[in-house]
Amino acid sequence: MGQGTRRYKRKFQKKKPNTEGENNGERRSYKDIVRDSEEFVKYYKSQNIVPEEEWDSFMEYLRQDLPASFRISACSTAEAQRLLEIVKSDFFAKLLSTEDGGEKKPDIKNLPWYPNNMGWQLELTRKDIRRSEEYFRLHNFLVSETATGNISRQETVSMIPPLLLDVQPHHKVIDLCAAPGSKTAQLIETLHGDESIPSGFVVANDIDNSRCYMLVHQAKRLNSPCCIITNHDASNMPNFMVRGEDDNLKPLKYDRVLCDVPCTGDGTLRKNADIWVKWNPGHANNLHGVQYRVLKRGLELLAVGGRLVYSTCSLNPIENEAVIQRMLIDAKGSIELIDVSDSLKGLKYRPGLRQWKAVSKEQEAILEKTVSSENEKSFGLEKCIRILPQDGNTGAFFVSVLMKKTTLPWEAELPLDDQPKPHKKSHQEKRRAVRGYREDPFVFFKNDEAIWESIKSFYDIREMDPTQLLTRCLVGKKRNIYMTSPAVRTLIVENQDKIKIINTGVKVFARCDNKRMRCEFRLAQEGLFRIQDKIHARRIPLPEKDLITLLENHDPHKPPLLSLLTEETQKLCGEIDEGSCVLDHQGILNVSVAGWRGGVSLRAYISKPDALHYLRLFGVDTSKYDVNKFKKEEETTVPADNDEAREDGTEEKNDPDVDDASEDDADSKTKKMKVEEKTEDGKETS
Ligand SMILES: C[S@@+](CC[C@H](N)C(=O)[O-])C[C@H]1O[C@@H](n2cnc3c(N)ncnc32)[C@H](O)[C@@H]1O
Repeated sequence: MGQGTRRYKRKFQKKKPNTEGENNGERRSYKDIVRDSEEFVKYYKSQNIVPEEEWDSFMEYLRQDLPASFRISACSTAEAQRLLEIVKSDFFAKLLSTEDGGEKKPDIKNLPWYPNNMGWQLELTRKDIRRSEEYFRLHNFLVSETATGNISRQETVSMIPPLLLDVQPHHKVIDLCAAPGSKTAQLIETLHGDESIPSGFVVANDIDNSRCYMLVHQAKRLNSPCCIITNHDASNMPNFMVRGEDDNLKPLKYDRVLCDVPCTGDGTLRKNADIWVKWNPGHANNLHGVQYRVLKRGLELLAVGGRLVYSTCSLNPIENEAVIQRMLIDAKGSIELIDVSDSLKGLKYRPGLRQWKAVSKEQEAILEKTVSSENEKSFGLEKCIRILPQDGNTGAFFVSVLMKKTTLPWEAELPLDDQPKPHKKSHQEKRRAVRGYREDPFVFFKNDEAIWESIKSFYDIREMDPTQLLTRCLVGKKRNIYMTSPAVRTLIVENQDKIKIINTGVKVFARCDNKRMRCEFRLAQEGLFRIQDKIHARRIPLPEKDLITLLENHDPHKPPLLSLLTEETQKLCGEIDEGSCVLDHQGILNVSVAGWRGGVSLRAYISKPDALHYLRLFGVDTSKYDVNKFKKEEETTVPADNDEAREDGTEEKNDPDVDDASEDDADSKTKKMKVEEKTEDGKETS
């Protein structure tokens, strides 16, 4: 076990259930936590964050557990529509009804402001779903579809910042404090829209090296060639350098910047009840500085005309309006708050506060920085959005949208290459820098890369630029081959020496040492969607009936015999020799999946969650694959906690390839981390 892995374990592995609140070293059970705090009430009443007549309702909601919510995030529009039909169908209604059918079944509500009806909120908490046997099928559905990237379980309010960023496929986007990555995932999905390889990209950054591997996992789920994961202090984020038209290097400016900054998180009291115990108005003061610095750097990285979203899951004006107002003062008219009231039709929210009070000397010092010489000037803070729990039965949230009108007053003074001056590192930061992983290099193919010729001819790949392909090893056998978009390739090539890049690219080929295949590399399901239109050989068109047979027999140890398939399919199989292939089905739903033509068999070379996903889309009853973990636990005495750790479905070996044990170092490092990730991953943050 690597050092990073151990550190990750210490930090993120779930503690025993119901003992998560800690106070003065004393651990207490969640259910024993008194969901109240005198200090909290006194402070927020004095800040007028809630109208007096709504105070009781505000507190009542804050004391309740948070309802679960999810988005449909399938990358093909047709698949997303089909999943939407499923969510609205009797099938889903049945997942919500209890076995005895007695009690009124919990409701599922569409989020009216989420585009194309793809956002949903349940009347059940995540705990209800995870811990009640009656919802095991619902749990299985959510876990399995999440693992395939077709559904994203995300807290309702957390879906708002990416929407307000209004990302387009050509945008250069950076998410400065990105882990664990639910918003990054949404940004990547929006960037892609209907495009397989958009010209834009998403840089997802986090200061915490271990948490960066949660981002790797999120990005992998979405199989995007347009994402780069970096590991820097956002307040000191180095520039990616890009070549201008004059061929000189200049700092990259982004069209969209997300600053979802670290915060006290008291907006998440409904899912993190231990915050009640620790709550103190002073905590916000400690964070105001880093929040301001991250926002400042975000604005420096933003192109003129670009949009930045600043958000927190905190109720405290010190972390919200005070940060924005201080920035507006310092930016001297070069930025402005945007009114986004028309963007989220149906979302109930409150305007930002225009005034707040200092309750300590520290707060007075902070507030001094938010006083302008033109005191009377309106900063437009009412354009900020405050969401209170009673507004839509959600967590509390703050979000604001800024536009950069001109360069910032101090931008001209930044050093020549515009790199920010490193600030003095804290002890903790120094330790992080020393202990961080040294990632393996990103080695892009040359135009005449030796192994490319054999892959290209085996699959008859046309119009694909091999220089977009990369491996993670300089010497020795190449294991996995990844692909990035041209824009991402250029960025990595120019910058990998000075930017700490953790991961990029989607796996398109994997080494396969099966002697019966003439090519050393098989197709990887992960990246097939991105390259399928370039592959002109080894494709087997299948009728729906055969595709379903293959999906139903997805167990790699029992590949379905050719004799189970229609004569036409058997004939087509006879025309290609053994090895990796593409299985195509054209119909109401067009599907292409990686396959394997064996000596006497043909199989879909995909994971169980992927197989179940397609079976569901074709309307096949998948209940026979549902494992009731409660029954299983009784039989195997697996502790319940283990299963919680597998919330995101990665317990299913995502790749049925037996060769995977020999993956290259970089990838297995990620994989190792992935095992650890499971704990945190199921846990959303806002
Ligand atoms: C509120 S969470 C972000 C949640 C994330 N945006 C999401 O939607 O999943 C804040 C993150 O900021 C990171 N962080 C804290 N200080 C940072 C800094 N100075 N630079 C970059 N990231 C930082 C933390 O490690 C944490 O992952």
